[in-house]
Amino acid sequence: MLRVAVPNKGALSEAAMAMLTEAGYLQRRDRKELVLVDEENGVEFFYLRPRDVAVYVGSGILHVGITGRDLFQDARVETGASEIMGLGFGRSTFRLAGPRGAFSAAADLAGKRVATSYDALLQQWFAQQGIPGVDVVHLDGAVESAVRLGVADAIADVVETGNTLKAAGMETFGEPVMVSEAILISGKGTDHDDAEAIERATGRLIRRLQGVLVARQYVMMDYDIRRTDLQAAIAITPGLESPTISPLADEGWVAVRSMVPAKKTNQLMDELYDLGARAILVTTIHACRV
Ligand SMILES: Nc1ncnc2c1ncn2[C@@H]1O[C@H](COP(=O)(O)OP(=O)(O)OP(=O)(O)O)[C@@H](O)[C@H]1O
Ligand SMILES: O=P(O)(O)OC[C@H]1O[C@H](OP(=O)(O)OP(=O)(O)O)[C@H](O)[C@@H]1O
Ligand SMILES: [Mg+2]
Repeated sequence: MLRVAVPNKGALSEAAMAMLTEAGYLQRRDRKELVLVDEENGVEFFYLRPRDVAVYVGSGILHVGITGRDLFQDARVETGASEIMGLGFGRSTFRLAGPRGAFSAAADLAGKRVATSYDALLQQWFAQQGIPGVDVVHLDGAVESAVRLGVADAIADVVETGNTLKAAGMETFGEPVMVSEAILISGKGTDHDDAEAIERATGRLIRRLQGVLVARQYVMMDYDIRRTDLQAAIAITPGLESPTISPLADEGWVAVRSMVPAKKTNQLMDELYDLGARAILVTTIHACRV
């Protein structure tokens, strides 16, 4: 059976389970369940702390897992596991912050104390940036209080809306240390007898998740257009591969069907309308395999 790690709590947990459910897998109903076996799909789900997912997958105990890109960087298990794909949720940035007006660039932190829950990630980054003598102070959470309470001069933390920082009287400075989202990670693979079955199940999971991403990000657009304007219309809606063109009873016209980014729906309809397209219909994609 394919063994999959899923965040059991925190910012990624609900969205990870929702995505797996949308991909046709069984998920736990009760927050107390630690393991769930989906017999039909041949997958076993293990509910673990998001921070620990990289440890289980990196050591080969579990085959694949969902975690945050920032958490994965921080876990230092690059040797055992790698990122397969971004999952489009749990988006955040990891940023430096300090009291308003105190710092303007990362280089200002040379020789200063910086509190964070992501020390490995931050230490690596300061080394890469060539900023010397930064004292990285590890805290488990509520990092925003570190400066006010005097344990650090600045902090580095996850920023989503920025509300937490603002409430603490802090502001970000410098470029983001990293941009994060939930990711799927996979181990090196095993030499066991069932290696082929595991690989097949992993491939299936990846295709299903890609299908969910596409179904969430794209809509199906149908419209009629004069044959003479077809090429211009295709340029507006090129589709993922190539749009479907069907003949109409009126030989001067054709019907076009194409997948388009959901976010651009109205802009594309306006452009098509201006070009002379009519009967423009948009439908959501329930599921897909690309
Ligand atoms: N608003 C947010 N707050 C915290 N983490 C977020 C947010 N948005 C996205 N994330 C992502 O979620 C992951 C952190 O998950 P989680 O909050 O469960 O960890 P944690 O803060 O270490 O745990 P906990 O708060 O339960 O001690 C990271 O990958 C982070 O980038
Ligand atoms: O930019 P925002 O939208 O305000 O979100 C970011 C905040 O949320 C997280 O804290 P969490 O609630 O997980 O507490 P923690 O610091 O104890 O982990 C994170 O550590 C930031 O503090
Ligand atoms: Mg948290």
